[in-house]
Amino acid sequence: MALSNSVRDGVRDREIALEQEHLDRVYRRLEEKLDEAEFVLNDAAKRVQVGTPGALAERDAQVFRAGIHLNRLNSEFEDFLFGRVDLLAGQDAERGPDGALTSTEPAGDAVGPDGRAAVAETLHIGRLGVLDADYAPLVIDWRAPAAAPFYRATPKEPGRVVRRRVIRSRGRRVLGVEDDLLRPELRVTLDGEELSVVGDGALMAALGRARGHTMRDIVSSIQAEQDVVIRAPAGGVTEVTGGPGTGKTAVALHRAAYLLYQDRRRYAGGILVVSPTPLLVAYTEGVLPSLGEEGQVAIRAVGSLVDGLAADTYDEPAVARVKGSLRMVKVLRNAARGVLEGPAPGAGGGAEALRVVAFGRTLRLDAAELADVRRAALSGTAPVNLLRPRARRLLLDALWAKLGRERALTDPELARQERAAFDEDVTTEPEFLDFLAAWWPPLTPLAVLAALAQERRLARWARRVLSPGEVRLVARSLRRLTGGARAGAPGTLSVHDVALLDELRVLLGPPPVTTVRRIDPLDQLTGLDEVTTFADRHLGGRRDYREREAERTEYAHVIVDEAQDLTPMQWRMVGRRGTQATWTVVGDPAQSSWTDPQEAARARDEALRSRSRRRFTLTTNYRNPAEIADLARRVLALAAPGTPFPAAVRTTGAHPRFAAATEESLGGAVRAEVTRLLAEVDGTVGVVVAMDRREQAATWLDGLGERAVALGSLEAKGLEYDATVVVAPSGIAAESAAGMRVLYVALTRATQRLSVLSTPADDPDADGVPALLR
Ligand SMILES: Nc1ncnc2c1ncn2[C@@H]1O[C@H](COP(=O)(O)OP(=O)(O)OP(=O)(O)O)[C@@H](O)[C@H]1O
Repeated sequence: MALSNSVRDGVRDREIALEQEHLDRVYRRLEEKLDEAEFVLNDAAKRVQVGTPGALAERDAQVFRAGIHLNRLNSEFEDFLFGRVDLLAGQDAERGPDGALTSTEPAGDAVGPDGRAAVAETLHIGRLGVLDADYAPLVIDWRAPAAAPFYRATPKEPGRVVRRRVIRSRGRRVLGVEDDLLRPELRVTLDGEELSVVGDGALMAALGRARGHTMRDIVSSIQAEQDVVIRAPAGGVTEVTGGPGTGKTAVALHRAAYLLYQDRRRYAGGILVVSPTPLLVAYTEGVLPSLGEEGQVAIRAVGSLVDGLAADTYDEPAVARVKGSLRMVKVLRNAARGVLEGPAPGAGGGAEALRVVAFGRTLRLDAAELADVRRAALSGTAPVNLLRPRARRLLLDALWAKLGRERALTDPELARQERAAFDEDVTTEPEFLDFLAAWWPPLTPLAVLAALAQERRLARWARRVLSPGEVRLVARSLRRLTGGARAGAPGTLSVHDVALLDELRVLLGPPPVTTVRRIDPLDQLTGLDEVTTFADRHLGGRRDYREREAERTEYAHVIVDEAQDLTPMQWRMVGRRGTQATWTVVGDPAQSSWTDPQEAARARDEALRSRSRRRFTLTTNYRNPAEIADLARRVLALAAPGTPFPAAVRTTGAHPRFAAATEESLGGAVRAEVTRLLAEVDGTVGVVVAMDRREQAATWLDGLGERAVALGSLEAKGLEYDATVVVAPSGIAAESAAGMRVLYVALTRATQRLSVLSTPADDPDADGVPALLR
């Protein structure tokens, strides 16, 4: 029998009041805990002057724990408490560490023959576990095993759950509740009264909310298939695929929080989340703090993985295609060794011949002899910077041979002493030191990368690897670096350059740390300038090295978001950061902007090595309403034929809108459409254009406010907007060999409305529908 509105409202108000009571109890308990934590801190501070080292260490540990507690309790969670499950009696009465019954299946007699049952246990689920003074659970941490039924229970497999409730609260006030009945066939009582049910569809309520510029956590509405991924065991590699909007990014972030909860000690080694763009980093980085996790997780764009760099410019597709390819490994290997020939980076020349005075004789090595020495030094496999001491030794050998003393010295001990004196003599000569600094300077990755800008040299290093056309493209793209590199600054690095720099970092090794030479006062009179220059150079190198040592380059767990977009070179870079790690890799091949998926798959396998793989597929699209999904599916059929499209979970009744404009009127048309959409939706409007229209598109939106943003096709990765305007789709599709997949990404960003604006190049029909989408 349908309930009247007033009865329904009465039930709702009563249930809200009940949840409010519980929330009040939770906050009272939190305040007690806060007082305790403050007491511990004050107490520890009082004991600061006294005590043995052991007591002081214990005090530090206490302060540390209390500090963490305080921080977390002080954070203003929007909805600290968000869920509740009412459960039947379990098969046994065992309780876990959080105080909840551990049994997942109901007892045989939990349901009477007449379909009557009683709730035996009620659990509230929140962002943090809270026990009352008697250690009974007031709130279960969402990541605890006892919370799993809240996410996993379905009408088909309800386990012990009879009712699942999502509680909406802000600060200390409960605003609403939404219930799901998992066993509607039963007549269930709670404290002697029939179980009431309020509202319908917590998930729909969550999905219908307007989007802002930052992602929200989904902790109150994680779906069963997502929960399985979040809680999958940590070992090996967890691979997750799924179409647009299936929650891959959300799941990946919640998994990071889950892993930390599960094994905080292990993940003290850090969790790295690799994201394709700085925009997606900015969009997602609030999620973990909202789950109570900060500090241990680094979310980094793939262009910011090398510390101190933050590249966000893109090479044109033809250049990116070469720079991202594994062929660059060979080129960089050649460059790392070959760069010492010819004008060495960072050195002012003067390394064509060596002339030193030792033992009263002037000794010379000419260009050919020096080339032989260099070749011999480079025959080792060690990183180039680490070969420098060997090169220095070989130079001394060559000079010693010139002196011709070897044969004259028959007594080995005398020979050894004289050789040592010779070495000392030569290596304190400013000429020798300056020569060495110019002939074999400590190499930095940036300097070597900048050397690739010289087409002739690059052609030599890329012989039989890159075509002349490719050499030209790469050299030209790196020319913008050369000014910056000379000044010691990174210049304008592209996202793809960063992976090359990381490769070079390994090929070159750290610049050598030399002991600063003790300076003879006489030397100071004669060669002060040179000595200072030399020391400066080396100290500079040392500083770099120390900085690099300080950065974290290895993580305990690596999460790769939008994994389909990593180029092979980027896989190598990411792989180096998790050689001992466990991994979670999420992505959707149909959205890949990389042109050679097979090569990327090879590099990915190499990065993940032989670790065991656990594979999951997410199947429901929570972002796009069916009307938008239908259009996107048409492009998917062109972009990645045969790929299943995830089922959209909502409909809005609003179909995509189409309009056509000329190139001249395009800006005005986009502006008008955005204005209209801003009035139709509460949240954000994103305008997606081909990469080369980005700057132009920003001007179209001038003065429309912060809710409207323009972005290039590659920047749209992973983001979402309430409404999206996709501009000139055929231009996006033609950007690269992967253009159709990039267009597919653009068409799947909207949560409410999608408009497509065509230019004549899109060949629109009379309704403005471009040829590609008909
Ligand atoms: N269980 C859920 N409850 C509420 N919202 C959800 C749920 N799952 C996903 N969403 C929402 O759906 C949207 C898409 O999620 P997300 O960005 O994680 O998907 P994705 O698979 O990474 O998408 P894409 O591949 O297109 O980048 C987000 O707004 C997310 O908050």
